Amino acid sequence: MSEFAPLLRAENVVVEYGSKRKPNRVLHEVSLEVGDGECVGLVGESGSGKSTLGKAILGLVPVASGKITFDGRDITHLSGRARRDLAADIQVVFQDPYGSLNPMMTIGDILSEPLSTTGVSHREGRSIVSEMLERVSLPASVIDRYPNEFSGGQRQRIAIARALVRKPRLIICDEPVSALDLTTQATVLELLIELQRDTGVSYLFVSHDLGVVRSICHRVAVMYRGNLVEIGDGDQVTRDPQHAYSQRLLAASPVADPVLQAKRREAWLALRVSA
Ligand SMILES: Nc1ncnc2c1ncn2[C@@H]1O[C@H](COP(=O)(O)OP(=O)(O)OP(=O)(O)O)[C@@H](O)[C@H]1O
Repeated sequence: MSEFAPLLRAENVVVEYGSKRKPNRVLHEVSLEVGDGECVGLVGESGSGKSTLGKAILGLVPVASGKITFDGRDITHLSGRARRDLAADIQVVFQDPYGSLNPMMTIGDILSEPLSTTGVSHREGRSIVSEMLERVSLPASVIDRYPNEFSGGQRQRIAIARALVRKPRLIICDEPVSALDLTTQATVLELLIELQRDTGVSYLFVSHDLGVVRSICHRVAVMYRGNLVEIGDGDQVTRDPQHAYSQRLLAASPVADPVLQAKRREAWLALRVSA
């Protein structure tokens, strides 16, 4: 039994790309739950369907069959206004901190954009934006600057702040640290853990790196060729020999490299010391 109350539930979700006449099924009846306040890792080799499941939850790809519920409400086929309203509860942080922020907009405008449909006043909006910047440890003075003035790690903090402004209950993190160096990865992961501790937000954390996922998630789900093949806590999936897919992923992952592992541990330790 999970210690978390159910929040998101995907049941037998099927997604097909291609045409009606020639469909290419990439998710085969995938079922997964994310509890309220839980972090669930979604790992698997490239092309296994991780991002597609995230997109199906966000309504970015149509679900051919199956059901997705959020807090008991069926959100499988929401569109238009109802889908936009759901953005208050479900947000996303993408992998690419360079491509995901509009280079023509100031940080203040980027962060207040999600509030534009909510009816909050300009003044309230600015105050929420400052609060979120503080949460991700960026000074309020960044408000008038542009994305190209920031490093990859800082941009990812800005993307996280943007995801937070509407105080969502679930954030889909799609490879949020893959484009960052090891030390920056560690600081961004630490931030995500801290935010979860402070706000109780849930994460579906998509990654190909089982080492990263194991270090921050309560449970890990493993995908293989469009199927969800294993699920368990980090220790179970990486140590229990019955979890053969996870063992294989771990062996193929950079975290199996002892030099990289040592570097990662060093980065984490340095962070803990400096905190
Ligand atoms: N827009 C699309 N049109 C057609 N096929 C797609 C599309 N997006 C993804 N696919 C295919 O769907 C399958 C699953 O892709 P998906 O991006 O979900 O995998 P992934 O596990 O997230 O991979 P990666 O780790 O490389 O991002 C792959 O075979 C991919 O080629």
